[in-house]
Amino acid sequence: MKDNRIEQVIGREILDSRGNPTVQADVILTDGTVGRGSSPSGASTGQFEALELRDKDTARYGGKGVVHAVHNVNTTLREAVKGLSPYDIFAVDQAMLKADGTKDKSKLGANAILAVSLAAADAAAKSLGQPLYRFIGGINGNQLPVPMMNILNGGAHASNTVDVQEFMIMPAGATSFREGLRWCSEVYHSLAALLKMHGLTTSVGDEGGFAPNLASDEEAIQYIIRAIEAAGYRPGTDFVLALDAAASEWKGAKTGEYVLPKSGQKYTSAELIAHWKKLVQAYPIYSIEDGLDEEDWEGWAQLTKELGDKVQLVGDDLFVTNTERLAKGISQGCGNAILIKLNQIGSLSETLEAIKLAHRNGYRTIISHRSGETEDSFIADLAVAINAGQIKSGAPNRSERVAKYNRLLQIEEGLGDGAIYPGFLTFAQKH
Ligand SMILES: O=C(O)[C@@H](CO)OP(=O)(O)O
Ligand SMILES: [Mg+2]
Repeated sequence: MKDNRIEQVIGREILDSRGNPTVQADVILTDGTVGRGSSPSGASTGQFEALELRDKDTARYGGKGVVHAVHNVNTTLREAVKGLSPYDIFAVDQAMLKADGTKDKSKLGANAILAVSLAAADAAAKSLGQPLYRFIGGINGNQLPVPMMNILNGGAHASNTVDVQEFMIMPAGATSFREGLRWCSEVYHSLAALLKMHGLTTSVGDEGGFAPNLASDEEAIQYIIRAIEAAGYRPGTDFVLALDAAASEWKGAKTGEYVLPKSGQKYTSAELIAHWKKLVQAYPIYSIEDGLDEEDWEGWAQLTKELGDKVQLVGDDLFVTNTERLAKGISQGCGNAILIKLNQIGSLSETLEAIKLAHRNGYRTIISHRSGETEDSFIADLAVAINAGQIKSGAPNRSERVAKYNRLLQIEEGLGDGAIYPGFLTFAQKH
């Protein structure tokens, strides 16, 4: 490896896709290479995520959390990583974790640390003249992810009447990423036409999915199935569906009674499991994310027992890209897949550890954006580098989402005949 060192680190405040400030960092190497990394931010954040210094963190920083995070990049973190090799991201991250010293990154901020971690990886790849996915994954990273494209929004991401946060389509029957992406876009447009025809709004939520006022999650699913058919595709063959309930957002979950904030409907954990079971029997649903609360471990074990051999059960708020929580879930039989979000844990190397643990235990991985995003396309490269198999990056009508899809098109072209598209994801398949 070249003798190249981190010479300078520059932090700055930029805007995310919701118009809120976030952190961007540049890492400059002794050979002059500049790498860049940005931190996204969630709305339905899990209680156990690493702590970001955001502006909503008013109690501690008088509404200026991001200013402090940027300051930390330009002082403590800069000093911590200066002189280190950018090719050893684990060492770079360790130096920052040591400088922070807390378990949840609350001193320096997970957003500050992540931006530097991603910028260092970007600089390392560029200085070697390699694409980012190649630097992270070596020659083994060659699988394009199946998009899990969010086309209808509810929950905390939209101000409509729908309680389930995300309704997604997956082009599992396509033969390449490029083809799958085109299919998804066609269905997205076909859904717009269908909603209009029924006098429903086509205004959108945070991730670009439509946010009509509908009576139930079932009605949303029915519209999507009709949109798939109207676009000329077969539900269940060309497309499967995925839901993100984001049930940790539903209050009362901690006391054993889920109360859906918009409809006011109430479920016990067992009733909610029965509800998901009913939907899975009636519709081609391949995947359910956060179907239960982040603390409802017993419910998760039961849900997995009842549905785990048929459906992908994804822990997002449950696992928060955290190896300790994932290990607990594995030992208790909770879920069979993990949503991977870099900023939930706050560094690239810890994210890679969570992915490794998942794959070693036959858990599937879905690389995910946040509802507040930037134009950075790091997650596209990460998805290919680690052969994740699936990616969640929102609807095809907002540039911060499309940036990831477009990057995947470039990667697919770059890989040429070496590119693999996992296609139909039969559930029995293990890593
Ligand atoms: O819950 C989720 O999976 C994400 C991304 O879709 O949303 P947020 O970034 O608001 O947590
Ligand atoms: Mg989620």
